[in-house]
Amino acid sequence: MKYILAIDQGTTSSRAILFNKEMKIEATSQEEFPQYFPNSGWVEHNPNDLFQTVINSCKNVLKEANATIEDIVSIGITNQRETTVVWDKHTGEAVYNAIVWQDRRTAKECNEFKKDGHEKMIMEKTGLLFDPYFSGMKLRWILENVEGAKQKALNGDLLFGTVDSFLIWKLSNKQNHVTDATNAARTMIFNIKTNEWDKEICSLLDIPMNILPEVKDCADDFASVHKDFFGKEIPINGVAGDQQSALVGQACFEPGMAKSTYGTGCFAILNLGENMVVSKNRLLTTIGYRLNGKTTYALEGSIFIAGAVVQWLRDGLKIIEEASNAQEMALNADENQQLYLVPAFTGLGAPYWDMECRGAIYGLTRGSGPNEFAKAALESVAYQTRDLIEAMFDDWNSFEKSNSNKKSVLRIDGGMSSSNYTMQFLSDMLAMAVDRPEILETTALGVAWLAGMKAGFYPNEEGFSDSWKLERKFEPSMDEEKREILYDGWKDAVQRTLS
Ligand SMILES: Nc1ncnc2c1ncn2[C@@H]1O[C@H](COP(=O)(O)OP(=O)(O)O)[C@@H](O)[C@H]1O
Ligand SMILES: O=P(O)(O)OC[C@H](O)CO
Repeated sequence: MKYILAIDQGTTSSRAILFNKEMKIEATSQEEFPQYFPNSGWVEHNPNDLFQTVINSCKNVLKEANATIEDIVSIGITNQRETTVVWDKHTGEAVYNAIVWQDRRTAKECNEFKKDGHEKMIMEKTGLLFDPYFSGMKLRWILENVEGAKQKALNGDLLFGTVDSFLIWKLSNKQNHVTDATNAARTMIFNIKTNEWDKEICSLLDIPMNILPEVKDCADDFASVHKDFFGKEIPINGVAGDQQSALVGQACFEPGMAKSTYGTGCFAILNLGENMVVSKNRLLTTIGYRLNGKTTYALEGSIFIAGAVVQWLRDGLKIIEEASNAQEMALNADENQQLYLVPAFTGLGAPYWDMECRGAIYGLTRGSGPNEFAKAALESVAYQTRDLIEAMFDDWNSFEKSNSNKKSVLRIDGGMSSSNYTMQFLSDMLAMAVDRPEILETTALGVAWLAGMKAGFYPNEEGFSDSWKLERKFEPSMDEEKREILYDGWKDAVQRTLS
C-alpha cells in the first residue's frame, strides 16, 4: 500500500494521519505536549516538544497501520499559525520558547504603533490588523528581549520561522529554511499583494530580513526529510496553515465558497479568488492558498469561544458529563424562555474585536435551569457565526456587485460540527444551507491533497473537488420573522456586553 503522511502540528497536540490512494484515513496518531503560561496573557511552547511529538506521532502512525516508511509517497505539513520560533542556525537550538498565537504580551506596544498611525499601512499590505496575534510582533519581542538575539540576528546566526518552517528545517537536517505563502501571510511582515517580505514593515519593527525563510507555493518541493529520522529520505510536498488547509480540504476552490471550523474556537474563511479585498468590517484578508504561483485570497473571521462554551458547561458549570449531552438538554429546554449567553470569556473576536468585555447571560427567570443554559450555549455559536458571515458577505457583495446578496456554500467541520442541534440552528440563523462532509478531518486532508497532488499521487483540483462527499445538508426551516426577532435579541445582548 502507498500513503500520504499528513502532519498536523496544533496548539495542544501533534497528530500524524495516513491517507490512502482513495484519500481515506488509514490510521491516526496523536500526542499532547505541555503549555506554558509564564505571565498573565503569555502562552508558550517548548519548540523541542513540538518537534519530538511530531516525530513520535509519525512513527506511531506507521505502526498503527502496519506500514513502513517505504509506503510513504510524500509528506504534507499543516500547523498552528502565527506561533513564532527563533533559533540558532548552527546549533539548531531555539533562543526562546515558541511564542504561541494566543499570546498577548505585545498588546501595549501594538497600541503605540496604532496610535502612531501605522495600522492602515499594515492592513493595506498584509490584510491583517496591528495585533499581538500575528508573528511580527512576537518576533520583534524575542529580538528585543532575549539577550544578544538582535546582534546574532544581524550577524546572520539566527533564523525565524512559523512552526512549519521550524519543523521543515529540523527534518531536512538544517538544509531548507522555507515556509509557504499561507503561513507567511499570518506574520504581519509579508506583503500579500507582492508576495514578498515587506521592507518597510520589517524596518518599522526593526527585524533584519536575513533571518526570514524563503516563501513557496502550498504544493511545492519544500525539502527532503533526512534519512536519519525514519530510515529513508521522503519529500515534503505540501504545506499550509491549519485553517487554510481546511479551506483546501473542504474543496472551497470557487470564489464565494466558505468553510467554518468548530473546534475550541471557530475560524471561518471565504474564498475571494484573485482579488485582495480589504474588509470594511475588520475581518482579516489572507492568502487562502497559492498554487503554481497564483495566489487565491480569502477573508477570515474568528470566534474565540465555540466548542469551548460546551467545555465550560462540562467543566465549569458541571451540568453535562460529555459534550454530546448538551444537545439533549437543549432539546428539552423550555420553549417559552429566551436566554442569550454571550460567551465573551476572553473578549469578543471579529467583527467586534473587544478584548476587554467579559461574558454575560440575559433573560434569566426563576424557571431557568441547566437545559436553558445548554440551549443558550449552543445557540451562541450560531449567533456569533451569523455576525461573522454577515460581515464577510457584506464585504464580498460590495466587492462583487454583480453577485449582490448571493449567498453561497458554507461547509462545516471540527468537533462541534457533530452537534446536529447546533448545525440546524446555525442553518436557521444564517438562512442558508450548511453542508457537513463525510470526512471531518479536513485540515489534514487539505495538506495531504496538496502533497499528494504535487507528488502525482492524487488528482488535480477538479478531481479533488469531485471527491468531496456530503454527509448531511442542514436546510433552513425557521420562518423569517422568528429568525430576525431572535437575532435582534442577540445583537441587543452583545451591545449590552461590549466594554
Ligand atoms: N457533540 C458535540 N456537541 C457540542 N460540542 C462538541 C461536541 N463534540 C465536540 N464538541 C466540542 O468540540 C470541541 C473539540 O473539537 P476539536 O475539533 O477536536 O477542537 P480543537 O482542534 O480546537 O481541539 C470541544 O470544545 C468540544 O466541546
Ligand atoms: O491549532 P489550532 O487548531 O487551535 O489552530 C490555531 C490557529 O491556526 C491559530 O490561528
